[in-house]
Amino acid sequence: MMEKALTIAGSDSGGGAGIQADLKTFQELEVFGMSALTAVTAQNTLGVHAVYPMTAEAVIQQIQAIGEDIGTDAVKTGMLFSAEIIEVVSAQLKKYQWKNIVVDPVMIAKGGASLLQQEAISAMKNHLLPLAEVVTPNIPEAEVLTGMEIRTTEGKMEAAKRLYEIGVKNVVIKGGHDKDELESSSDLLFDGKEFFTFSSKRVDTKNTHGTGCTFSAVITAELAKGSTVHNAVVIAKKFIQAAIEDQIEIGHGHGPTNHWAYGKRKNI
Ligand SMILES: Nc1ncnc2c1ncn2[C@@H]1O[C@H](COP(=O)(O)OP(=O)(O)O)[C@@H](O)[C@H]1O
Ligand SMILES: Cc1ncc(COP(=O)(O)O)c(N)n1
Repeated sequence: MMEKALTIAGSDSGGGAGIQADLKTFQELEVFGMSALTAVTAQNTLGVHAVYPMTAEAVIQQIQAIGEDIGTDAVKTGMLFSAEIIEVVSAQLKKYQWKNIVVDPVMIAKGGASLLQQEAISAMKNHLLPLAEVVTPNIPEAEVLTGMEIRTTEGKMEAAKRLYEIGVKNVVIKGGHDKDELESSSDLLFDGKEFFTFSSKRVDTKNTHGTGCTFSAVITAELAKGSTVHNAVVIAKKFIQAAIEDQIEIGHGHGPTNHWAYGKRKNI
């Protein structure tokens, strides 16, 4: 049987993040990838040069095309851009009662461009997060969603609890932005009962464009294959570590990660 995963996200013309990172990751993990585009960005390793959101109707039509024919074993959301898109996506997810929903609450691109309008934050909290099996904020995103500053491990734990209380079953706070962690990069999982820390060696590189998208796409693909959330995060951490370590030189700015690296290591 072929497992399937759907990504509802924005297009990164540069190929390192967004829909492109998600589909490459699904393919690497042998899951059949499908997409519903929420926005087209003109983007490269130097930054986001323009954003063209899709109409809500176009987003609904894409999801329905999949729902009425193919179905899916897991869904990931990435860049959703507006409250209106969040609301229609949430309604479609409810309608098809899809399981294994992974929400990557994408807000700001690494170069600073906004990928989510300010007024969409409450729509995300009220409509989308309660449907999620997993949410994967980075530290700045967790701060926006919880309204608290995160400076310490205790802070991360408190933020994870607050996100759990919104109705997400599993919270992963990613540590890529942790300025105090110079040697390692640690992600914290809270499943409502226990905390788990996933740590790896921090790689000194500027090529981290699309790390968050790729990480949550791995979780989505592994959930589609029937993995537990814990095991899915274990594999996501290995996949992203390999993708950051085995660098490829693409573009003149913050380059993408290497989506082949995990598969190549596994076969050695
Ligand atoms: N320099 C790095 N070295 C190793 N792992 C990293 C590095 N930067 C980010 N990661 C990992 O990549 C994933 C994405 O992290 P993060 O950068 O926080 O997300 P985002 O891309 O959403 O901002 C996490 O698993 C994090 O630990
Ligand atoms: C279309 C799109 N979606 C998401 C991101 C965030 O990327 P990152 O994974 O580096 O936070 C991006 N830059 N562009």
